[in-house]
Amino acid sequence: MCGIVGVVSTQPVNQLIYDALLLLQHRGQDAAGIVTQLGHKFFMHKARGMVRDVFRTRNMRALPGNCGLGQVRYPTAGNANSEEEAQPFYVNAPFGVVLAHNGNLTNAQQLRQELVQTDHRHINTESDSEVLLNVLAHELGRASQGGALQLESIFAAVAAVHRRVRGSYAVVALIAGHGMLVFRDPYGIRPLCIGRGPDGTVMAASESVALEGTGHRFERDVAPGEAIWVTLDGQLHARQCADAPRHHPCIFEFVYLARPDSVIDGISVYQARLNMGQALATRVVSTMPPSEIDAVIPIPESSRPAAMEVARLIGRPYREGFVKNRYVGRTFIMPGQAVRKKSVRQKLNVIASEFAGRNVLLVDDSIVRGTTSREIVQMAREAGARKVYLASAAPPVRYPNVYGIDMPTQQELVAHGRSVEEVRQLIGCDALIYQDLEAMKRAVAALNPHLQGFEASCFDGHYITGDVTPEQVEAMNAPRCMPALEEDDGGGSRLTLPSVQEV
Ligand SMILES: O=P(O)(O)OC[C@H]1O[C@H](OP(=O)(O)OP(=O)(O)O)[C@H](O)[C@@H]1O
Ligand SMILES: NC(=O)CC[C@H](N)C(=O)O
Ligand SMILES: [Mg+2]
Repeated sequence: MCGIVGVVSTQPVNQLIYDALLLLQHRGQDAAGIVTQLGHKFFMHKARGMVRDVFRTRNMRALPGNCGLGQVRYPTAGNANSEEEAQPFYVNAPFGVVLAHNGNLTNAQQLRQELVQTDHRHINTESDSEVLLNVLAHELGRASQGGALQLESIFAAVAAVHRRVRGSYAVVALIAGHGMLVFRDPYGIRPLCIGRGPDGTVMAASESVALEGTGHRFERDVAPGEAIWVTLDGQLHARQCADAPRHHPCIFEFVYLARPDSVIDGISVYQARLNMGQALATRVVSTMPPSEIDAVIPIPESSRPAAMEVARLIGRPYREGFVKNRYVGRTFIMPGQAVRKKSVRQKLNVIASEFAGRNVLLVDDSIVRGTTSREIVQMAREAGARKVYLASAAPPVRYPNVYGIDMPTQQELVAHGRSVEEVRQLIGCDALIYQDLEAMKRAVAALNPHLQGFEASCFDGHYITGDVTPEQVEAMNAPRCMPALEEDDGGGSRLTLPSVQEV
């Protein structure tokens, strides 16, 4: 998950892109970048850090022009610490192309070799997004055969990208002096939508909140496999460029990644979370009598809608028991376990009176590494809770992700190879209630009957692009795991148990 935005306007776009990136900040906290175009020249500034830290007034002044792209990065490939891997990326041939990417390629290594050995292109970083840009650039060159850029060549190049590239990719790109290209992978795994402002400005962005929050009207989602070419005078040309597109958006967007005020692929993220809460309430009542529970308490931020519905349906009071420090970012998307663990305590503090002498049901949207739950359960006990029950609005996360969520190895997932009872013991709660996988899928699918399914590999181990198994995933992600281990705080923050059999 990263946040991307692209804009074509008749006015300067630097501030507009900055504002859109602030609205997408929850999708990436590691690095940010903006590129603008004036005439045939690109102007770029990118660096590590949050949007507010990366762009100073002098940087903004140096981003002139009426079209541009922006990206907030949450690294899921290459080197998280590299300034060079911040996006957008640039290549000078053909025409001059800049690109911002949300997603993750599963055949990046093979493509990298092809690009170097056969296509004779130079790749300067470990980023899969730079690989993607070079495939696009190579195919644009091939389709236009040294001549002027034609609409048909642009669509032919995207079709070739779909044939060569595997994995997830939502993309915005600029071709110098020509226009903006927007496209999405043939499964539509990562979100991408497009809309217009009152003055005709065209904006494409990862989430509808970026359009609405900057005064643009949402028009539609980009279809899986579709490419949209936006000319510099704001005309749109759309074409389906994939042979067999199928719509399987990532279900984790609805669980956690996206903002609740966004609508993705026709589904309100907020309503999806309410529906997951309704399904979870059924699991709670089948596990324990609601009279056992004195209060239902959400673990801020993302679990609030689900917790509200659980409380309403089991007929027990909904209470706020944790206060979130709004100046600490999202912990799950931070790089490295030590920093994530420390941040949970910095981020959440208890309202002790809500716990003293009570049986509480804590609700979270998901339990991934267990970092949050283990700390939170301990904090509830320290605040005097009698019994601490924990419910997760998503089923156990058991498999690594390869489509743009930072879950590289099975070992770090608390539920991998463990029974629910073993996870409960590790987390230290008195009862642990997980959502049912099929119930979660039904709860979200009910909001858009036209979808063909979901990309839900971290829950069910089924990788929709068909080119990877969980074992290959592990091998593929291995290089990324090294720095994370070095950053660990000596094992104290890692959840370790003697290894257990797969359940
Ligand atoms: O089991 P873990 O590895 O701890 O991951 C799961 C937790 O991380 C996320 O919260 P986060 O603080 O990132 O964001 P939020 O404020 O949107 O809930 C998510 O909402 C869970 O609370
Ligand atoms: N999560 C993402 O979308 C990241 C994009 C790209 N794979 C990177 O690591 O920079
Ligand atoms: Mg959370």
